[in-house]
Amino acid sequence: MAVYTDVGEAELIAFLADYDLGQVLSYKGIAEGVENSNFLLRTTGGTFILTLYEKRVAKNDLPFFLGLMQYLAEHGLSCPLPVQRRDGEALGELAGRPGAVFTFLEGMGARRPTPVHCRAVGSAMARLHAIGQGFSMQRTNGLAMEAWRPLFASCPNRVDEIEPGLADEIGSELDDLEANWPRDLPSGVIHADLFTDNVFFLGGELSGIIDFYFACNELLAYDIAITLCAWCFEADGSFNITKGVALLKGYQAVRPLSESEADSLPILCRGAAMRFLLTRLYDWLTVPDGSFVVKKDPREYLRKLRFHRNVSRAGEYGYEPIGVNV
Ligand SMILES: Nc1ncnc2c1ncn2[C@@H]1O[C@H](COP(=O)(O)OP(=O)(O)O)[C@@H](O)[C@H]1O
Ligand SMILES: N[C@@H](CCOP(=O)(O)O)C(=O)O
Repeated sequence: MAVYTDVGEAELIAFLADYDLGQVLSYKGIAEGVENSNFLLRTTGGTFILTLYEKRVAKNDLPFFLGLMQYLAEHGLSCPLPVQRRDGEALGELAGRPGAVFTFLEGMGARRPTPVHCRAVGSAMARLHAIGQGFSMQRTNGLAMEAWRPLFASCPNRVDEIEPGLADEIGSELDDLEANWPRDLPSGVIHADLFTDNVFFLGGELSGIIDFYFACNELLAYDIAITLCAWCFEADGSFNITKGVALLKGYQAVRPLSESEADSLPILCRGAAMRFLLTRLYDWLTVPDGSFVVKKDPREYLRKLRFHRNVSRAGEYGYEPIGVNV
């Protein structure tokens, strides 16, 4: 349940007095989500999302996130648009937390993604990467490769409770990733959390992307690796190459991969699996049971990491150089 902060009716009405949204008709907390408190807000001006930023989102990063959504929406990528107050600002304070109002995006996440969904997300991600090249603000990736070892070190000393030998396995995987991580690939703004719950579909078409709160400047192909991990594995842990082909074709129809990006996909996928394994591991071992944060299973990403370790070339994900059968 992602409503950490309670909002009273009187303080909501006072907060909205600075906007041109009309009168409040109703508001209610949204159960989905992990990081922030979200409310579905209905006013005489329409339907909106009210987001209150909780502790894990740094206040200094909010102008980047809101500015990026505004920029992407203005350049034709469907995503929530921050609603401006009469003074032109989009960021305010409510119930002691930074808060903002967003346009409501119709649609919902694909519960069982098909190759058609995968192709659409590949193409939308490439559009995001292409449009993002013109966005002038910068944000360093707080969960980049250099952050993984300190994050692992901050996990309680109970990692082997998940599986005996896991701490050693992660340690040697980190040695390998640190020694071989690619550095000279094209970079730009990436979403960095393009999971199925953050991409909405309506009537079979992709209707938009939400949740830009991990967006940052990074290797573009790393976003592809995150997305291959999130969209192309089946519940039994197997990689579905038909979905991989579709996602990569969708991407390359907009932005073809360079040869070095394609060659780096296996290690980028190992890195992506490590990043989500570590954040899930940290939450698993530190967040008390029964708290508001939904704990996601780190073992899902351990299995994905082990899969990627045995991949030696991008063709095993369904990659084909552009021009061949596209
Ligand atoms: N602009 C929006 N339009 C429609 N629904 C939204 C919008 N923003 C958020 N939501 C809803 O709120 C949920 C949580 O949002 P999300 O940004 O993923 O939260 P968190 O950052 O806490 O993970 C989403 O799954 C979706 O149901
Ligand atoms: N996608 C991450 C967790 C972040 O959750 P979100 O609701 O902000 O997308 C994971 O699956 O580990």
